[in-house]
Amino acid sequence: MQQILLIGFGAIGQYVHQALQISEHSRIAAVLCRPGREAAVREALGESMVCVSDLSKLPPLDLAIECAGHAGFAQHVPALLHWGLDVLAVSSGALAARDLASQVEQASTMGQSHLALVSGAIGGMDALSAASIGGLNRVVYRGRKPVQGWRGSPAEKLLVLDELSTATTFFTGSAREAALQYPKNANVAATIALAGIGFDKTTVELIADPDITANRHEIEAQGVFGKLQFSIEGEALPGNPRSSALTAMSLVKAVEKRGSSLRLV
Ligand SMILES: NC(=O)C1=CN([C@@H]2O[C@H](COP(=O)(O)OP(=O)(O)OC[C@H]3O[C@@H](n4cnc5c(N)ncnc54)[C@H](O)[C@@H]3O)[C@@H](O)[C@H]2O)C=CC1
Ligand SMILES: O=C([O-])CC(=O)C(=O)O
Repeated sequence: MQQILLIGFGAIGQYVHQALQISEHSRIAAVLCRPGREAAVREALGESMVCVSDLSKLPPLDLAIECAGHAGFAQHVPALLHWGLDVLAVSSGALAARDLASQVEQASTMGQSHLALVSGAIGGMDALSAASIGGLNRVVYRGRKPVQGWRGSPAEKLLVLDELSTATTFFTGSAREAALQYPKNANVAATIALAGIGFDKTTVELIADPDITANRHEIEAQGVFGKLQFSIEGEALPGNPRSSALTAMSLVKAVEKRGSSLRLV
């Protein structure tokens, strides 16, 4: 049985915990939460669950799953990698910070461990990363969400979200700028950048659209391989209008793949 640490118990963490309850080869053995949240998480999961805010109190583990946002990623992922634990992560945009990216690289070398980023709310990363081998000259990502998906982000300073009557592009820039400025909304931009031509060459447009109810992600890429267009309309998780449910599903699938003798790569 694979013993798993869940970092963060929000909308994604709760889905992953629920989905893995029926797994025959993986179980959540511990939850790492913010200080002061231990009792609430234990109440939700039962007294037998290890709920801690401190890495020193963890039981033996085989894998960590990060779904705690950029701050949670920065706080725990390098330490866990250094400790020798493999990590599956969703907060890919945290790697737009150059110092954190190099800390992660050093920690995984020291710990002989690996960080794997799941495809999350987007798809097509297999094709895009294969295409990067031949050379890509253009990658554009458009992230379109309903108004409620941008609440609590800097979009609120650029737009009057409640009065928006048509789809409005409020950000155009690089994937690095997008990931750093919109940490809860532009992890997809970072994942695309890491699969394709990098944080600085990937162009990102972020759009608030009062006429849609799901999160829409579009990619256009061009290179030696030919042309690629990908689009997805992802329903949000009930607990968080910003996060597409597919993100949590991609974590569960990645856990399943580790236990499988046949893998699609
Ligand atoms: N790669 C992708 O396609 C996507 C990635 N994401 C990433 O997933 C993250 C989580 O998403 P949701 O679960 O919807 O958010 P959420 O806000 O519902 O849950 C985040 C949880 O992490 C906890 N947390 C925060 N800091 C922590 C720390 N230092 N240590 C432990 N726990 C901590 C919070 O208390 C909260 O329970 C997002 O912030 C984003 O970074 C989200 C959607 C798509
Ligand atoms: O879940 C989504 O649709 C995308 C998202 O929040 C992100 O890229 O951070």
